[in-house]
Formats: sequence, structure tokens, C-alpha cells
Amino acid sequence: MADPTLTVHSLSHEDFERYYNVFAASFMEDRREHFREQVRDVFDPDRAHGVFDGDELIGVACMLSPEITLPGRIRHPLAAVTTVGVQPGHRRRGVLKILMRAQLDGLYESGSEPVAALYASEGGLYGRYGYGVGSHEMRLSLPHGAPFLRTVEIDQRPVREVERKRGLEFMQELYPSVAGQRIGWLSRDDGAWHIRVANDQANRDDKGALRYALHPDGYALYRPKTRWNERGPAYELHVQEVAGTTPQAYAALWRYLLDLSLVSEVTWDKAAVDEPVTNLLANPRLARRRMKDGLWVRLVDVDRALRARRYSAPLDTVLEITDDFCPWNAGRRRLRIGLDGVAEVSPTEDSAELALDVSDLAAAYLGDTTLAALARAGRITELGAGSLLPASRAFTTEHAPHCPEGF
Ligand SMILES: CC(=O)SCCNC(=O)CCNC(=O)[C@H](O)C(C)(C)COP(=O)(O)OP(=O)(O)OC[C@H]1O[C@@H](n2cnc3c(N)ncnc32)[C@H](O)[C@@H]1OP(=O)(O)O
Repeated sequence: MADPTLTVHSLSHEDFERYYNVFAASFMEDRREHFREQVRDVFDPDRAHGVFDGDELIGVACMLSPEITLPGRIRHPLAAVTTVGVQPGHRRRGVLKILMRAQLDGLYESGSEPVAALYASEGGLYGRYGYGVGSHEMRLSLPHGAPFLRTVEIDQRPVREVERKRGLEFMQELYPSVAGQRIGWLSRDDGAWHIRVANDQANRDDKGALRYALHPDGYALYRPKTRWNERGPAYELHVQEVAGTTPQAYAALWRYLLDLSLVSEVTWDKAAVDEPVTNLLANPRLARRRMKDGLWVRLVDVDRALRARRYSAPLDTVLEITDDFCPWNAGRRRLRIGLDGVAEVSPTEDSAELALDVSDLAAAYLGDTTLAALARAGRITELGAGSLLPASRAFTTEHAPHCPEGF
């Protein structure tokens, strides 16, 4: 039962300070005053909800409005859920649930984005609202000088370090063509870029300022961390993003990072799980990898979401979908995919071939976890003999989904 003393409604520009203060209090965050301005830049009151106990604002959540690249290289609007927080002292009263209810009902009823995504502060929070792990990411560490295979082609045009203004301009120009080809990458407006290249001390622990290494067909964004030991320099390079429009430019940028003097280790905390550099190495064991969940995805409107992406193989099947939190999605759907990879989705009374939860569809939606893997875990039931593998194949994608930034 919802607490009757609590109300929820969307916010106004005047609420920003209160909104930010609740968010900051919920993360016990008091160092990052500059962050207030960054959040203000992207704050959209129409997309922000507040939960009130009387007049007191005690819980907040907001949604950003980027585009995401879906399988088939489709750019599509995304409800990017962010700054979710509940004032300490008001926890476990159902405030998060009220916020999730308001967001998902609102998106569905207004017919806006059929897909939502977020980064979860804790992994046990969002499954109950029908979110599934839509992408994974990898902490990838490579030692200085790690050699490439002899066959690797490197674009020999030089990589140059430039100052921030030029680096940012270059990235902003190149980024859309890269992001449009990478499943899970988001569009960035000025506010998003501002956050991406924020350089304040609190944001970077004890690492140095962001550095911009440009190649004519790509860029690397990274921070050095100076470190010395009894053998000499042992700097760490912390990569924030590497992008190339050709494999040869991408290889050139990684070669540059791996060969920088003073450096002992190059680490990217949010690399793709199939980051191509791992396939360039002469000794693949040199790549140290640690996986974690990345984007959590919610199919707000299953029918529209399933139609939005493209698929890898034709299919004609019937799904029995459960969705406890958004009952409008529950029921039986025929999913018909043509040779062009385009899906038709319609309600049906025909017998179901696969039974699955909306969070399972979310896990497969960007091509991260296969339906077959979920079935092996017992999360999907094959009701029609032989129906699992064709469906699983249709959902697979050209590469693993990846989102290089947090929000
Ligand atoms: C997208 C993002 O921004 S992620 C950031 C989320 N924010 C934070 O982590 C900031 C610090 N934490 C908080 O502000 C709060 O503890 C929140 C937002 C995580 C939870 O808010 P609450 O209002 O206490 O949650 P609420 O009472 O609605 O609980 C909802 C459910 O989640 C469960 N839950 C709450 N906190 C947690 C947790 N930390 N881990 C696992 N389950 C949790 C509750 O038991 C409840 O489960 P039920 O529905 O099965 O009974």
C-alpha cells in the first residue's frame, strides 16, 4: 500500500535548488559544487518528478532525452533516467516505487519514448520495475607496450595532443558518425558534452586533467595518473573514450596510448565487452578484463520498442510476456520479422511459443544477452519445440552493445 501522506508531481524551474539538494543528500555528496551547475544545464523540469511529504520534497528522479543507437543502426529517442534519490530518513517508505510508477505511467500514457534506460547505483534495485541488464561493460587494463599482431594495419598519420577547445570541437564533429554505428551510444547535446569533459578536481579523484589525442580519423580522451616506484615511473592512463572512424585509425590511437613513455598501465573502466583492441593483441592474455552491468533497459511500451529496432534474421513467433509493473505490456504478441529485419508486432490468441518476462526482453533488446542464454538459466520457457534458437538468432547483433558514458 502506498503511503497516503506522499504525493508526486512534476517539478518547475523554481524547484531546481530543492531538487538538487535532495539528490546530493541522497548520495551524501558535498564536494562537487560545480556538479550543481552541470545538473542544472541538463535539468528538464517537465521530465523531473518529486515526491513530497506535505511540503517537503523527499525524493527526486529525472529523465534526459538523448537518442540511442539501436540494433540496425537506428537512432531512436530514449528516456534516460537519472538523478534518482531519496532523502535519508525517508527511505523504505516506497518513494522510489512512486517515482518509477510516475515515470513509466507518464511515458506510456503520453506516447513518448517506448524505451527507458539507466545506470543503477546498486544492482539489486531496478529489476523489480521490469528493467533488465541491457549492456555490460568491461574494465580493461593493458600493460605499456603490449604488442599488436604483426598483421594489424595502423594508419600512420600522426596522433597529436591538442588543447581542450580544439579537442572538444574535433570530437563534437566526429562523434555523431561514430555513435551512429555503435549500438548503445547516445547523442550528446552541449550539456552532455559539458559533463563528459568536466575537468574539476572532485570529478577525477587524483588523476590529471583530461587530455585530447587526435588522429585525422579518431580521438582518444584520457587522464594520466602520476605514480613512481623504486623502478621509476609507473603512471596509469585512464581512458575515457577512444573512437575511430576506421579500424586503422582506432589501432593508431591505441598504439599511441600503449606506447606513451612513463606509463605502465592503460585502463578503460567502461570499455565495450568486445572492445576491438583486445583483438589486436599479439598476446591476448595481456588484457585484464572485469565485467559489470552497464545500461539497464526498460521496454516501456513493448510493441513500439520491438518495432523500433532491426533484427538479424526473419522470424514468425508468438511471445507470452509477463510484466507485473506495467500490465499494459503483459499478454501474447505475434512477432513477425521480415527479410529486411523490420518487425511487426500484434496481439494474438494463437498459442505461445516462448514465455518470458519483460526484463528478459530488455536483456536481449540491444543484443547483450541472448534469449538462448536466458533459457539456459531457466528465465525463458520454450513452449513450442524448436522456437528458441530462431528467436535467439533474430535478436543477436553485429557487436555487443556499449555505452561509454554515465548519466
Ligand atoms: C538511475 C539512478 O539514478 S540510480 C541512483 C539511485 N539512488 C541512490 O542509490 C542514492 C541512495 N539511495 C537512495 O536514495 C534510496 O535508498 C533508493 C532510491 C535507492 C531507494 O529509495 P526508497 O524510497 O528507500 O525505495 P522504496 O522504499 O521505494 O523501495 C522500493 C523497493 O526497493 C527495495 N530497495 C530499496 N533500497 C534498496 C537497496 N539499496 N538495495 C536493494 N533493494 C532496495 C525495497 O526493499 C523495496 O522493495 P519491494 O518493492 O520489493 O518491497
